[in-house]
Amino acid sequence: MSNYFNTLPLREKLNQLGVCDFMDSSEFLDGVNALKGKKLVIVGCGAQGLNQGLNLRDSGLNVAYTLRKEAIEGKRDSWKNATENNFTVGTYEELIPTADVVINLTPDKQHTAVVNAVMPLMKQGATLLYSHGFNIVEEGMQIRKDITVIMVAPKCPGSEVRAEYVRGFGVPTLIAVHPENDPEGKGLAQAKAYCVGTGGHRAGVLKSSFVAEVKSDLMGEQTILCGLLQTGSILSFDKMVEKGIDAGYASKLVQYGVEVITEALKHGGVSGMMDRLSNVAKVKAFEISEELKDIMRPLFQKHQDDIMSGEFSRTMMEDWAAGDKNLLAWRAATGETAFEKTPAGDVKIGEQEYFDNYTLMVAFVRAGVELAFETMVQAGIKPESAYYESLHETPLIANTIARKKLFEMNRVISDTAEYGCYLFDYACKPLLADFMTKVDTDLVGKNFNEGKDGSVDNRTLIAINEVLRSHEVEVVGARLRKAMTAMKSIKTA
Ligand SMILES: NC(=O)C1=CN([C@@H]2O[C@H](COP(=O)(O)OP(=O)(O)OC[C@H]3O[C@@H](n4cnc5c(N)ncnc54)[C@H](OP(=O)(O)O)[C@@H]3O)[C@@H](O)[C@H]2O)C=CC1
Ligand SMILES: CC(=O)[C@](C)(O)C(=O)O
Ligand SMILES: [Mg+2]
Ligand SMILES: [Mg+2]
Repeated sequence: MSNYFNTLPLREKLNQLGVCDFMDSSEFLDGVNALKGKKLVIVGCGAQGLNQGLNLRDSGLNVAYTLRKEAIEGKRDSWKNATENNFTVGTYEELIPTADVVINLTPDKQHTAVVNAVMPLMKQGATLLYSHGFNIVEEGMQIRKDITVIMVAPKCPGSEVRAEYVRGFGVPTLIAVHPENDPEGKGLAQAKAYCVGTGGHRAGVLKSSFVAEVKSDLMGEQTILCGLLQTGSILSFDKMVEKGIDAGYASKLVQYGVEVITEALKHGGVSGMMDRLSNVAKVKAFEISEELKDIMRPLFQKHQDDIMSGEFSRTMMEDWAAGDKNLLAWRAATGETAFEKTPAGDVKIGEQEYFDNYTLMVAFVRAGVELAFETMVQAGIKPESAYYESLHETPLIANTIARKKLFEMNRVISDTAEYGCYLFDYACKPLLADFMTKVDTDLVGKNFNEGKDGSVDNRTLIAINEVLRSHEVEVVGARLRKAMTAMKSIKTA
């Protein structure tokens, strides 16, 4: 097998990267009917598997789980997840032959082995569904030609796929039909029905391609969504402790601050988030985020370039072959950071205080969202896809950090995302070393407005507001958020 994307002529590469049609809600009026009464069998019951299955069942669909024999016999977590939620669980031999749709929600590193195990058991004309296109695009997996291959990719961590559904909303989702495998022309109808089943149609759906999803998803998760939130959290905590801020306070500010700050991002975009600062703090946050953009731009571009060329996938698959040596070492090292090891203090922090005392994170988020969006669009990803993959998903990842710090984020996201997160974090921290020497507690840990009379130059403020509001991520975001009529606020810390 070889990287499918790299086999395409440039014209076709650009064509598939550019597939991105925002789907009007009227395209989902048929609901789940295309899958009603069909047998949906999910392989794997982990972050996406369990949560998608719960939503699908609540949407009236027939869902069962098939797990590895050792997972059933060993009563592994996946077996517990499925049985404790009263799902039918069976082996591949028991459930795959009668399945109408087989949903592969196992780790990307296992996809080739899993598909090779289940494909021979799949009945003629069945459908194989992915939630990430890595196996098809980066590994070039070839699927039996009678099988329909589709993708329904939530732009969100598994836990929040369920949380948003339960709130009566959903998460933005990319759907796609693999052009090499749509023999009966039923792929799109099934992908739409599955998307309704997970609740994605309430948040926004893009008709995408396997290529566009992979090349944007890998970029979003490595940079703004996981990598930069990890780097920013660790650097912020270490700076506060270095400057004598109480470690418990610092831990709480970082753990919950990113959730509070990005909740403003979710509802009002970068401008809405920046508007939560005082004018004098906004000017400062703008200035330092401009500096952060200049420092990190080459790293964001390197990540996107390595994703486009297949170099990222090659290095990650080398680690797979080495038994996840780097992934496990980086995971252990992250767990040993002072931030991860310091419990949040029993201290009250008001919602506005998270903005006033954490200007640095506001600057990190603006810089990261804009850089990720700009870099994806420059690489051929359409703005709507780049928006979901940069701005909208950031608060959903932040919700996991608020739950149980970076441990929870790295547990819930895919191993692929976790590997990319560490790759970015280990490159970004040294890049920011000089910048961080200039950071003091006014930017992180103390109220930025303390001792300032709050005056700003009007023309400077007007110019800054214009720059923020005219960025394409804001223009596209305003339009896409208008369609999110069911979006809910979360109860923040
Ligand atoms: N995590 C996320 O939030 C997102 C993930 N995705 C995609 O969803 C897919 C699933 O990822 P995710 O939910 O994170 O995966 P998890 O690691 O959370 O769960 C993997 C599941 O697969 C099972 N499994 C592991 N190895 C094998 C194997 N060799 N054969 C059969 N089953 C196996 C595990 O069970 P056990 O080990 O007990 O057998 C577990 O139930 C991936 O393609 C990922 O890219 C897409 C969007 C977001
Ligand atoms: C949660 C999600 O969308 C990620 C980060 O892409 C993943 O976990 O792979
Ligand atoms: Mg993703
Ligand atoms: Mg991913």
